[in-house]
Amino acid sequence: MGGCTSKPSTSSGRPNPFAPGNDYPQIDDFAPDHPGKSPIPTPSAAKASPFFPFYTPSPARHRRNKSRDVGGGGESKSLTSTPLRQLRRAFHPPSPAKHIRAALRRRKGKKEAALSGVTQLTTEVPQREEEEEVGLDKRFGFSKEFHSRVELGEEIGRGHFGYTCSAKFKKGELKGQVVAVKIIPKSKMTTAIAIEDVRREVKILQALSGHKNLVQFYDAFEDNANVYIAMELCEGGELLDRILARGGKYSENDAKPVIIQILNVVAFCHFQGVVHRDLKPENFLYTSKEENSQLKAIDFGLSDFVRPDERLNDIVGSAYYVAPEVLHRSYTTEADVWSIGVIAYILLCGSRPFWARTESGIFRAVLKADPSFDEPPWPFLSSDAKDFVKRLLFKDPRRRMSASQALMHPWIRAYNTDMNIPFDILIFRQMKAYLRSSSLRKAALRALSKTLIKDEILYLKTQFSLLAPNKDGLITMDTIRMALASNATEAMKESRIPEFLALLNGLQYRGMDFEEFCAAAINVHQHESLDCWEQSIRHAYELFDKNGNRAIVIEELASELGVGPSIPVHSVLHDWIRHTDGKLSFFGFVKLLHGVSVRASGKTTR
Ligand SMILES: Nc1ncnc2c1ncn2[C@@H]1O[C@H](COP(=O)(O)OP(=O)(O)OP(=O)(O)O)[C@@H](O)[C@H]1O
Ligand SMILES: [Ca+2]
Ligand SMILES: [Ca+2]
Ligand SMILES: [Ca+2]
Ligand SMILES: [Ca+2]
Repeated sequence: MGGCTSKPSTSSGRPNPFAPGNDYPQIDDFAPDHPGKSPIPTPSAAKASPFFPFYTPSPARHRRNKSRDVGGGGESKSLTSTPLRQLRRAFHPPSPAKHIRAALRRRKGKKEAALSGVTQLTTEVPQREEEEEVGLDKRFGFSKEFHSRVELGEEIGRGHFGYTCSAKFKKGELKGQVVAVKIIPKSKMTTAIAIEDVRREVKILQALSGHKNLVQFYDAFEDNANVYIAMELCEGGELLDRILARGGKYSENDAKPVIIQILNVVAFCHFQGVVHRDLKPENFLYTSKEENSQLKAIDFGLSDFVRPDERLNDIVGSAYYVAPEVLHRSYTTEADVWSIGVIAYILLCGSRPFWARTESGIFRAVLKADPSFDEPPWPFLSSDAKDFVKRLLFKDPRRRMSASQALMHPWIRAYNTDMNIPFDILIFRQMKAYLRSSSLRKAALRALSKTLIKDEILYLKTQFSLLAPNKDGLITMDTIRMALASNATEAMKESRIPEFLALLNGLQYRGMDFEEFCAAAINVHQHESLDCWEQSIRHAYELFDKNGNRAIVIEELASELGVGPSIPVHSVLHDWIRHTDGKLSFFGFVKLLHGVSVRASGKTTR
């Protein structure tokens, strides 16, 4: 299958498998009114738009961090030399992202949200959350000695939930250490959700701290007024500021180290069972002012633990960066990868892939629109670069690359000297499904795995070698446990990864070699997005027909797919069987690989 290339564009034409209606019913409920304004953001409209309040040609120097975060109208005056003037309307330069308003409202409570300008919402919010303001327990169990141990300096940043100051430890182990302290006022925690968010933010930061691309956590304190999170001071400013300071795009080779660092830390988070849920250039800081200083992920305020087989449903994040499946309320780690795709797109062309003047407009674009790869500079960028970004922005999360996979994409691979690829936890999900499949489906997967292309094999080899470090080249429960133990953090307990591992008990008494691993770990949906899919699947069926196909009875198929007795089995599965000999038909083969009927019957496969 040597000449096989990828075919990213195919996904866009297909209906989103997560939504029967393929629409997001609440969108228009969020829409702020901008009567009489053109929907096309011409330069002057952009200038007047409240969504461009901070855009300046070189904002790193002019922009006051404080004003933009509290929504102050600030520095819209000097738009004259912005790229907006030179480029056509597709150019939507990045500006600080706003949190999704419905999410803010849930977290801040009605009054708070109203104060911060979140109005006109008709979305229903469960009663419980609004009535809880009285009697909230705002004790966190953190040290009360903040003021005796830490001397606060000046404010260095501000967000929706808190503000950040430089500070210095006055005594103890860290005496003399200059740090950053994020201060979150308890008065802002007006819902149980908001309190839980802060508790989790500290827990996650503490658990994950230690990765080189993640801000180092030192300690958490509280008093009656605030929670204080002491962490490493990053003096190089936000990634967003650097993007804006360039007034546009990065060369491919300038973008790569940024994206690699982001992928590294996000792959690590996912491996630990943590989704960040608010990845955006504002939430990555440089340690120093130097050009090639290290990048650090911050702000785990919206992060959550997620079990390998769990799907989250609360809509959080920032509109420009939010993944379609988040809007559909059924998502997991892939949602972060989408956000990285948005960041990568911005880095490479200086423009946002999904843009509109209203939040509902942005959501519509995220759900329906394909980002443009036609405008300059895209025609001049490498096809690998485009393929990379497109594969991060697949609307179907099952097709999207994982963060670990993205680190092995040809565009990055040659450049990534570090090559310390983290284990991809999604592989466990595949392995679990494989181990529980019938011999028929296993044979089908085995046949399909014979059509893997070079890039897929390279990725699977890397993942295999992480799990089977021993000489005989077999994965066993023991080698898996060992591989995980050496990289585990406290977060893994919360995300119940050890429990999930126990579900791989099919491996208890036997090992899995690389050949079987390929069958177990092959991602059918990703494989389908390749150019050679048609050839691939035909070829696989031929192999299967020779080695694995056999006469089957419909009841066997039904139980394989978990189709219950209420479903008219014969009418559903009729086409799956070849009438000449009672063996699996090509149609049935494809369906079996996808496990489609399982989903159609209302159950989820993960
Ligand atoms: N460790 C740090 N070193 C330097 N500056 C920091 C640090 N942590 C945070 N900041 C600054 O403070 C700002 C606000 O911090 P953070 O994003 O954690 O707050 P937030 O209230 O959760 O914001 P948001 O509105 O994005 O949710 C950051 O954008 C950054 O400019
Ligand atoms: Ca900020
Ligand atoms: Ca932030
Ligand atoms: Ca935050
Ligand atoms: Ca959870």
